[in-house]
Amino acid sequence: MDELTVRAPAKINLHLGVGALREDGYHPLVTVYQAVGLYDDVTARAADGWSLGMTVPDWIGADAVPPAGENIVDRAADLLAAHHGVARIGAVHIAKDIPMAGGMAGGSADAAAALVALDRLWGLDTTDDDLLALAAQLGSDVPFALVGGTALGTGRGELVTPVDDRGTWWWVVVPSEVGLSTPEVYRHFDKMFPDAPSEPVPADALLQAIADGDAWALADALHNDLEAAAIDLRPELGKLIEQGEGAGALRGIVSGSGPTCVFLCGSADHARDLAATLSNAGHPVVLAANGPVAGSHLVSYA
Ligand SMILES: C[C@](O)(CO)[C@H](O)COP(=O)(O)OP(=O)(O)OC[C@H]1O[C@@H](n2ccc(N)nc2=O)[C@H](O)[C@@H]1O
Ligand SMILES: Nc1ncnc2c1ncn2[C@@H]1O[C@H](COP(=O)(O)OP(=O)(O)OP(=O)(O)O)[C@@H](O)[C@H]1O
Repeated sequence: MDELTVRAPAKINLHLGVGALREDGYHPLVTVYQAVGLYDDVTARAADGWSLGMTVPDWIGADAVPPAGENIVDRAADLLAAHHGVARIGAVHIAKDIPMAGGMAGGSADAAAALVALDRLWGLDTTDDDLLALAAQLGSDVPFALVGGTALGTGRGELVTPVDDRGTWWWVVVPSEVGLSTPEVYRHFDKMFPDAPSEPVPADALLQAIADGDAWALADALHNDLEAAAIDLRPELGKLIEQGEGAGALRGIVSGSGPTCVFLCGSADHARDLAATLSNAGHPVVLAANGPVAGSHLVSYA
């Protein structure tokens, strides 16, 4: 193959139980990820040297994305090339559409897509286990971006087990203009909750709601231990959640480390109506997306 494009989804955390800081600087998690229909595409083309380009929509802003040399895609390529002892060559392009530094794992999606695209371009046939291990070295959320669907995440989030989810869940996604740093939100969590238990809160109620396909039960069970820290850093997020729930969302919650907020809706029409209401209320970017969707997957090749 001379050129191929791999698409990777954004994620939200339906449940994010966070335990006390570990000695390695990470927090133990029990999380339920869901991949939702907002995507970045990574295209890899055969070339003699290495180059990385990107297309970034105005609402994200080109300056927000780390340039070639500092991008997580450079690191993903280095890691895969080193694992197989091959040269890092190719012309890679990222088409971004996932909100940045928003708690939706856009960088992780790009890293996962790059691993899959370069594995094919270079004809490496890396095993799934090796790809997952490389992904975990790039970031805690990256293995999930490979797997997609709905999945339980444990460890620091990198150990991913698929969850049987026959539902189609509808979300309205409201990014903020300014991102939040994930390490900063975790540090703030440590300050606010110095007595956090070492074992994170389990996800039983949420997994039951998914098994039952019950949107109201899911709304009740949504849980994010980082939400209080994100709202303390950005009080306007609390107001946004009230506004979305006041406008009819079954429930609103901060996505991961924020500041993106997501609102559960009962149907596609409900999501479109809520998105229009929030957009008319002055939020510059409001997106509707359904989940679960596939993890990183090939969409075109030549
Ligand atoms: C907030 C979440 O998106 C929820 O899924 C993730 O936990 C963040 O995952 P990520 O962005 O892939 O994070 P990583 O790149 O692995 O780690 C970035 C930083 O976040 C903090 N971090 C991350 C994951 C974790 N379980 N505990 C942490 O404390 C650490 O300070 C770490 O240095
Ligand atoms: N291709 C990339 N796209 C987005 N961010 C990138 C990329 N490469 C490196 N980064 C860095 O990663 C940081 C986190 O970006 P990302 O959009 O993944 O955040 P996030 O949505 O909060 O992720 P998470 O939910 O995994 O914490 C950015 O602030 C940026 O510096």
